[in-house]
Amino acid sequence: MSLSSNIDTFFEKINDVYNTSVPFVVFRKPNDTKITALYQNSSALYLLKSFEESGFIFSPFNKNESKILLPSNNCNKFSAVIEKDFNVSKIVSEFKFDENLEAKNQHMSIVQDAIDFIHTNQAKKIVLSRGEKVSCNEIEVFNVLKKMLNSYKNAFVYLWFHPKVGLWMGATPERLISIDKQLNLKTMALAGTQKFNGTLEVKWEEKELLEQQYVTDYILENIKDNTYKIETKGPYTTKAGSLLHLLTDISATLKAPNLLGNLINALHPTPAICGIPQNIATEFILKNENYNRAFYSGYLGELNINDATNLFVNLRCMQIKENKANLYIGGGITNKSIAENEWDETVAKAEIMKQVL
Ligand SMILES: C=C(O[C@@H]1C=C(C(=O)O)C=C[C@H]1O)C(=O)O
Repeated sequence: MSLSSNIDTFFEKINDVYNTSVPFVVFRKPNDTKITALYQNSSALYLLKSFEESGFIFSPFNKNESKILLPSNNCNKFSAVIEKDFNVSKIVSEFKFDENLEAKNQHMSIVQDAIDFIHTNQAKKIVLSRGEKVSCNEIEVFNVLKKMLNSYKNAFVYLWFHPKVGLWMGATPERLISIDKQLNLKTMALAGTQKFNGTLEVKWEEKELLEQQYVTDYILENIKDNTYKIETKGPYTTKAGSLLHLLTDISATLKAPNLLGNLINALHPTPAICGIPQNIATEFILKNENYNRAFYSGYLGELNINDATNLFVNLRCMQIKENKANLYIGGGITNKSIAENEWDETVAKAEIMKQVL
C-alpha cells in the first residue's frame, strides 16, 4: 500500500525506519518532485532471481555477482511531494580526505597502463576509477540527502540501506533504462566531461566526442535485437552539478515485456562505465583497479513497479560507514587521454559529493 504524507512527516517516518535497522531505500527521480520510500518488513537479504520480479533492485558492477532486491511484496511504501528546497545548514562539515600524492600517483599510473594497453590496439576505451575516503566530524545522512535533493534536481538521488550490506547514497546523472506500460523505452549515452564555467555553449575535443560515440554505438547495437522504432537525439551538452557531459538520448519500443532481462543484460556494463570491447575492458578493470567497485557503476532503481522500470547507473555515489564517506569516481580512458587530466577529472567528480557532506 502506498501512502502520501507531507514532507516533514515523510522524514520523521524514514528516520524511524532507519532506527529499526530494516532494509530501505529513499529515492527521487530526475526532475521530479515526488520522493518515495520503500522499506522491508524484515531484515532478510533477498537476491534477485529473475527480471520478472517486482521491487527495488541494487546491482553491483560485476555482472557475475548477486543483485539485491527489496521485493515489492515484502515492502511498505510511502511518498511525499517536495514543494520547496529543504532548509539545511549551509555549514560545510569539516573533513579530511586522503587526496594525497600517493593516491594521485597510483591513479595516474594505472591510467598510463591503460593508455599504453589501448595503444596495442587490444581495446579502444577503458573506464578506470578509484575510491577516496573522506573523514567527517559527523555525517547526518538525511541532511546529506536533503542537500543532494536541493542541489542535483536533474539527477536520480537516493539513499539505500541494508543492515547486511551497508549504506549507499548518490546523485547520478545517468539513466540505464526506463520502460513504461506501453513498452516505450528510454536510455542514454552519456560520456565526456568538462567543468561547467557558466555556459552550455562549449567546445568538445575529439577525445570526448569519440568516447561518447563509442557509448552510443554500443547501445544502438545492443538494443536492436529486442526493440524496434529506435530514435536518437544528440549528442548535446548536459549539466550534472558543476560538470558538463555529452549526451545522446535514445528511445525505442521493446518487442515484448519478457525481453526486459535480456535487454538489461545486453546493456550493462556500457562503455560509459566499462569500455570497448567489454570483455577486455572488464578484465583490465578487475585486474588493475586496486580496490573493489562493489555497487559503484552497477545500477539501481524500480523494477516492474506499477508495470514500469526505471534503472540508473550508480555514479556520483558514496558508501557511508559511521563518520567516513567512501567516494567512488572514474573516467573514460582512450588513446587520446593524458593521465594528469584524468586524475583532475576524478577530483572534479569527487567534488560533487564533497559539496553535500
Ligand atoms: C565513470 C563516471 O562517469 C562516467 C564517465 C564519464 C567520462 O568519462 O567522461 C562521464 C560520465 C559517465 O558516463 C563517474 O562519474 O565515476
